[in-house]
Amino acid sequence: MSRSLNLAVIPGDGIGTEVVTEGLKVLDAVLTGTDVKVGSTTYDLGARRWHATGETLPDSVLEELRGHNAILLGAVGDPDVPSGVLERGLLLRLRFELDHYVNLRPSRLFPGVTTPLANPGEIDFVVVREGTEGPYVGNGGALRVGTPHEVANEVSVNTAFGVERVVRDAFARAQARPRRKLTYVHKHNVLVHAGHLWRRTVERVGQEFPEVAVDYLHVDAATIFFVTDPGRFDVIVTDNLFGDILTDLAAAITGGIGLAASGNVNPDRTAPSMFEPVHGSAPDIAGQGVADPTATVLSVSLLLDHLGLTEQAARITDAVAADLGERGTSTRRTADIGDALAARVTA
Ligand SMILES: NC(=O)c1ccc[n+]([C@@H]2O[C@H](COP(=O)([O-])OP(=O)(O)OC[C@H]3O[C@@H](n4cnc5c(N)ncnc54)[C@H](O)[C@@H]3O)[C@@H](O)[C@H]2O)c1
Ligand SMILES: CC(C)[C@H](C(=O)O)[C@@H](O)C(=O)O
Ligand SMILES: [Mg+2]
Repeated sequence: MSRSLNLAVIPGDGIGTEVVTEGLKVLDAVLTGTDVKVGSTTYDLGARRWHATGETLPDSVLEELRGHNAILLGAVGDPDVPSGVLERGLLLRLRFELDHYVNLRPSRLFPGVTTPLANPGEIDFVVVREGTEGPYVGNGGALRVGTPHEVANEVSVNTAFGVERVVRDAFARAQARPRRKLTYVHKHNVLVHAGHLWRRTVERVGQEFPEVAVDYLHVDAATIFFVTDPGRFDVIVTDNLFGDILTDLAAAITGGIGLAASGNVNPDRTAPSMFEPVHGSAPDIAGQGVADPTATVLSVSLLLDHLGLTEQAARITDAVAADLGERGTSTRRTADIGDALAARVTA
């Protein structure tokens, strides 16, 4: 039976447009010859639109996005737009409005990839980062701004509902993996309100998953083990901000930010999920054609997997593994990597 996919594409800013072009190339290639047809609509959102119209994410566009099977996003953020305008008004608004409560960030050290770690061992874990709560919700404010007596608050919001649903998702993912291990990361020795809610929730939900071994790390200690013993991790569940920080570190130990993929997943499928590289718009290299599109290509693989196209998703991951294995120290341009991956998935 033939199937059509209706994708929304938001290239965004900086290298976002460059890497998304390559991601779509590989998507087209992997679906060539199958009975899956892809239609995509590209949305002009980001710095250009903000400069032209003052808009970040009009309600009408948000409603249109809801009608798609999935969203592919490049990156947002621009040095000429005040920090936070696009990040909050576009990217986070999408994650919140579309209820992307599971921010899925897998990390794997592919054979042949250079890592800064002396003894990396085998690295293959996934961070389940909470995506709709924590200090990201915008529950803050400032008084006496710019004076010596300024007060600035950014309150972390953790709800029983929000913590339970992401913890349950992480347990289910751990249960489905061979090692069946879940590490939850927080800072409950200091953040006693949020931390204890997370701890109690993990203990309670864990009773439904007796085969999953659970351990806990304070977030500061977790950073040590990311460097000294990353092989100990299988599934990690943590809050929005800790997850943000840990996943850049995870990228760094597995070959760099240019390889790190993510999915902003709505597991209940009440709205489309959104797939994007972990990295940002990289203004320092934008326009030079040197950004690594691999993170975006791997995000396309996560997208296909989410839509049930597991064979095509695996074909992309295998192509990336093979490509990375042969890359060595060669420095290829963005489009060359995209072309090489497209050729591999077509074969
Ligand atoms: N999901 C997103 O859209 C997202 C994520 C992170 C940052 N941002 C935004 O992006 C802008 C820049 O942020 P930043 O500099 O902190 O983070 P960044 O991820 O854009 O860049 C950090 C460093 O990594 C390098 N890098 C990033 N992606 C790369 C790739 N694919 N290939 C090779 N090198 C790559 C950059 O050149 C830079 O040196 C800011 O506006 C920030 O808010 C957006
Ligand atoms: C740009 C920013 C809002 C975003 C985040 O903090 O989630 C980014 O750092 C990421 O990791 O996707
Ligand atoms: Mg980040």
